[in-house]
Amino acid sequence: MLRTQKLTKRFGGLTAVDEVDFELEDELCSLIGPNGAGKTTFFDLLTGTLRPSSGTIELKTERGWRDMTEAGTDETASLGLHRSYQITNIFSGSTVAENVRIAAQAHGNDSFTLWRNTKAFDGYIEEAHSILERVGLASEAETTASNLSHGEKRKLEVAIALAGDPDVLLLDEPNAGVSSESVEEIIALIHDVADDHAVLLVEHNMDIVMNVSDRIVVLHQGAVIADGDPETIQNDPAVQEAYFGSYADDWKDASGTKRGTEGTTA
Ligand SMILES: Nc1ncnc2c1ncn2[C@@H]1O[C@H](COP(=O)(O)OP(=O)(O)OP(=O)(O)O)[C@@H](O)[C@H]1O
Repeated sequence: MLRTQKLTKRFGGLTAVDEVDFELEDELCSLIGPNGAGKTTFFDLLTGTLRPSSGTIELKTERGWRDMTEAGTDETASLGLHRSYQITNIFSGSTVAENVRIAAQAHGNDSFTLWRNTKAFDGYIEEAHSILERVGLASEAETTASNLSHGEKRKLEVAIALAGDPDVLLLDEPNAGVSSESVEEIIALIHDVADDHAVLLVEHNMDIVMNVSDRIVVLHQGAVIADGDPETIQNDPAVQEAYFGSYADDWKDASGTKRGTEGTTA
């Protein structure tokens, strides 16, 4: 679905992403690594928010692999790659339903002509409501977005990404700021969207990562140091070493050594 070859991003003398070869199949893959490992920079490169220093990014379309190394954010979105943002991307003064309707409308390229076409407009409203149903926000459709809880805002961000009808969904910390009571709901939501999308997830909560992932890729100092199923990754000495120091205890929690604590982060 999506692949990178020798993808590299340098900020001055610092190599934030270092020759990363990565391929996302039709699966749920998590990208993990200690703080500063390069996860956000990698996401920014994939979505066209940042331009790579070198290397390539390709997305599989109906017509085969398409080079999108130089593509900007609008182009990557129109090609089918959508991202839910860690920093909220919501129109806070609009209702929940309006936020999703606007995203669906933007995807349908009808932003300026709709006033002439009420039928199309109704279609986008219907689509917005069915997406809200899917993410568990139907009852909040007419709520002003600024009044949502953190957990509900994360769901709305996923709903906005879904409104772009993506093939590949990049989920950027969908659990950020969410209370521990809502973690199960976020896990259910991630499982649900992964049913019909390829998903790349960046998430600090290791309980979530271990629960939802088909595959985990570990970045350390910009480079991939491990790639495998959750069990393989948990037992990988290089991964334990990378986390050693700042996050060793959290990593042990996620590995089950001290199971029972909630909201494990890494
Ligand atoms: N715009 C920038 N200019 C200079 N350095 C940057 C810039 N953005 C990121 N970096 C550096 O690149 C490295 C990778 O940062 P990045 O934010 O991608 O890591 P991360 O894995 O997402 O970390 P975290 O888990 O803390 O979000 C860090 O050393 C960071 O300080």
